[in-house]
Amino acid sequence: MKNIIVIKCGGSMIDTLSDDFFIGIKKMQETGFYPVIVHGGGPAINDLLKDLQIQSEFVNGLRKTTHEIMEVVEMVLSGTITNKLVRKFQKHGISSIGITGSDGGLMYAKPKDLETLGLVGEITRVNQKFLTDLLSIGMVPVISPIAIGLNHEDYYNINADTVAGEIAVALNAEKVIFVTDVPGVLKDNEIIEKTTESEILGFIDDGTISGGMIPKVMAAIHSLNSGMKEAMIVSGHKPLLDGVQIKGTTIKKELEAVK
Ligand SMILES: Nc1ncnc2c1ncn2[C@@H]1O[C@H](COP(=O)(O)OP(=O)(O)O)[C@@H](O)[C@H]1O
Ligand SMILES: CC(=O)N[C@@H](CCC(=O)OP(=O)(O)O)C(=O)O
Repeated sequence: MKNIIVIKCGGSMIDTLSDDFFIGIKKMQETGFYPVIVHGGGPAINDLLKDLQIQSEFVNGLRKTTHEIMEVVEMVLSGTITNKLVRKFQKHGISSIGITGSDGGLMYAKPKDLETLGLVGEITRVNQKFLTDLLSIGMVPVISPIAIGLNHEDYYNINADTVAGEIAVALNAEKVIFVTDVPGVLKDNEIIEKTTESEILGFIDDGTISGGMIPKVMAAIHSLNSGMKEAMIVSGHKPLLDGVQIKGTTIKKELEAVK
């Protein structure tokens, strides 16, 4: 299937997504594109863990996930957040369906590093036909980043940026758009409108890109290396589309970018 656009909505702005964001998604559908949503929810997980007085720590940007934490992660991501987003899509007249890794065998995973990270997963398989079947009946899939274990009992917490990159690769998507709380990749408070893989790696090295921006650009690079044309990082507080243009940072492979 052509014209698939994977859009990752960060937990940093799910509660404050503008109406224009949803209008933009509808416009995409009307112009022949097929949006697929992957959502995060890190801040909401932090809030519930705090209320429950459960300590959690991050190792290289990934939440070390014990069994106790995993229950909270699933409750927040596949319960509260997926449903909140689906209601917003429905409110804007967009047919959407909330799904997680176990639905239709969407995403299988194995532990990334059981000893250090606990139940953080690494995706091993994506059921792309299940997604394209949903797209072919006009649905917008809203994906929670939890994958199922090969034994159909275990389940794993996966960074939502990583899931967006893997879903984009599995679907052979046109592009992946990371919607977050900043207008793009910033350097000295200015948006970098166009950049390339090697420049990005330099920005990570010199500290220009840090924290939550790292998994986004790394997922973007992974997708570009698997054949996708471009990845974008944009703000959820502004309209997604300016006419038919998307405003933010565009990341391309080296050679294409200098053309
Ligand atoms: N160079 C950069 N440009 C923009 N944001 C950056 C940069 N480096 C680090 N960041 C941080 O990345 C954050 C976005 O990541 P994150 O908080 O994980 O968002 P989300 O929940 O949308 O995934 C920004 O709010 C900002 O603090
Ligand atoms: C393994 C891991 O760190 N998983 C993330 C999943 C949610 C997420 O990625 O949310 P954002 O997009 O809002 O950051 C977590 O537990 O916070």
